[in-house]
Amino acid sequence: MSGNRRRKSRQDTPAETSGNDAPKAKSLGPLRLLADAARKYPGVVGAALVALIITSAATLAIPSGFRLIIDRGFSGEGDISRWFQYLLLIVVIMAVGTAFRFYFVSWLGERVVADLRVRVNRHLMAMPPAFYEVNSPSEIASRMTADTAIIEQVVSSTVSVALRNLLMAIGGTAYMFYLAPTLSAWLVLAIPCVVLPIIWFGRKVRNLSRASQDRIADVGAMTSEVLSSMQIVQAFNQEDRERDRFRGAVDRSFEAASKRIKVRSVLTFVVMTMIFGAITLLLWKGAIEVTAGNISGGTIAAFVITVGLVAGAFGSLTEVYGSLLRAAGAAQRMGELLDARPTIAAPERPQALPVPPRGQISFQNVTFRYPARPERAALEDFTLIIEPGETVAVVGPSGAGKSTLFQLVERFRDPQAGNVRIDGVDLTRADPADIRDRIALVPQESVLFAATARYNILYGKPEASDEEIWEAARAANAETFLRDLPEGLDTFIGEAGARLSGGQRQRIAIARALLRDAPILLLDEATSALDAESERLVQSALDRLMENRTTLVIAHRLATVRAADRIVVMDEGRIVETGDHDTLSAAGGLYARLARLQFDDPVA
Ligand SMILES: Nc1ncnc2c1ncn2[C@@H]1O[C@H](COP(=O)(O)OP(=O)(O)OP(=O)(O)O)[C@@H](O)[C@H]1O
Repeated sequence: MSGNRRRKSRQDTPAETSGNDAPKAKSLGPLRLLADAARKYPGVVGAALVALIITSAATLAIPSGFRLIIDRGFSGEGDISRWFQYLLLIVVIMAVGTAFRFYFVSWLGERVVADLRVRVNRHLMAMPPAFYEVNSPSEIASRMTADTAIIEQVVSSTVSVALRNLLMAIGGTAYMFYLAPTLSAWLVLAIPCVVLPIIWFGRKVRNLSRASQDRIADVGAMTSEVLSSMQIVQAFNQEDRERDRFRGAVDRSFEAASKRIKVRSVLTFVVMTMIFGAITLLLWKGAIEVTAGNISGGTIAAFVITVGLVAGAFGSLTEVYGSLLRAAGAAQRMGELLDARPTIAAPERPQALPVPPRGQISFQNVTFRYPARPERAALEDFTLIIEPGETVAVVGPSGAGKSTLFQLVERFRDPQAGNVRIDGVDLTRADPADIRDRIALVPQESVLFAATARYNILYGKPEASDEEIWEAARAANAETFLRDLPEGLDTFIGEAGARLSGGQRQRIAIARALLRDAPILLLDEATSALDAESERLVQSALDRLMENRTTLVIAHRLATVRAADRIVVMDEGRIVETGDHDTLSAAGGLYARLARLQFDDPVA
């Protein structure tokens, strides 16, 4: 089918959504999707939060441990080992808490991603083929793997790092003010003076690094361009010119690099002066307070350690923000998949198809254009009624609209004008699942899954017994080779059935359709040549499949058109001729020409 060809060509350009290159979202809003998913596990979320709070509290208790050791332990008051025992206890609590936090948070990350994958997949199953023309399967696959991996990483680690640091920053700041309010106030006032110049210079360095990388890339591009056009360079005696051009590019890249190095040196100076200067000033001020007897030595030690912890916490908060935005981007893309609504769905109160089924198909003045090619009608004012039990062979040049007929009968798409009916019921009024229950589809390329033969045949009727499977296999001339397989029906047939021959794959597809036992058969005959024996087996299996069914067949074999009750010749979305093989061949029109080419028919 032409649809398949289009899909393949798109798969050649895989989507590049991976790791650090994944686009970021503008805000953290899309992460709500993950919060909603996590809410299903309140116990685990609660346990993770408790572990998180305990570890943050334990970490913050460490400075207090030092304070006690210095103030009480070193002062000779009582037993110093008591304070070390206290510190050890804190360490153990912190370690146990961290292990639990890791377990619960990672579990949650894996669970949320697993649920998300299942949810997206369930949603994708409801999407009509048109959706997959806009969203290429390879891109969706990348969203299901790369994007979910980013989300998983974030939920299971970044979020917990962010929360822990947030708690530490808040708790640590409060503790700092508790320990030494005046010093803390000084510190808070000093922070902008330290941080702002660092941010300013940091940004400048980043921009200059980017510029320098661009210049290096120019050099690389020029090298490969010139070297691959060497014959032209030499044929036109332009070596000197190219040499100069290259030297220019290298000079520019050096200039960009030296600018970056200069600013970077200044940045180093600023960072060191600011940070160590601030620390020294702080210690100085602290020492004055200690000497004045306003605060103890232990307090000043605890204060400095806490400042370190708080600074570290703020530092990593700015780092994780980028990862969170990246995860939000991934969540947004998953959300887009989940938000897509199927254009083909059952109406609120679907009309039931009559029971027992008769198998009549009718196209009434159908006009259909593919959304991707609105300027060209794939079917135009197309009218055809296929009576129950009738076999109609559709013949026509490539692009005539033959496969489109199948798309409409399966209700993979709805026509823009006219209607398609099965047993008198307009398909847009019926439930697509009901419609498809009445149809067996045998596509041109046998679509088989990487599973066992049994799995593939059961696709036609999942609840079928072994007896029914073998009966279908027998009628499809597949019994003998299936019994010869090492594990019979339970043999793994390889990726897309690769461990079977072309004819065997076709017969499995036929067995599947036979098992379905539907009143309507849509058959797109395979064009690939089989050897005579295989061809005979497939043909007789198909004959059995067509028996007592309404069959619409896109015909590629002489035997099929000869056996058909009616041949419909299509061109550019319209019917141009109808009749049987002999009359149409004699008429000398499009059919006669196609028959000569396609069916290799000496009579025509
Ligand atoms: N998914 C699609 N999106 C856009 N245009 C499409 C799509 N599928 C088919 N077409 C176009 O619609 C027209 C009818 O296509 P259709 O596949 O029905 O032809 P066909 O007779 O089955 O051809 P072939 O024998 O080559 O499979 C063609 O012009 C084709 O290019």
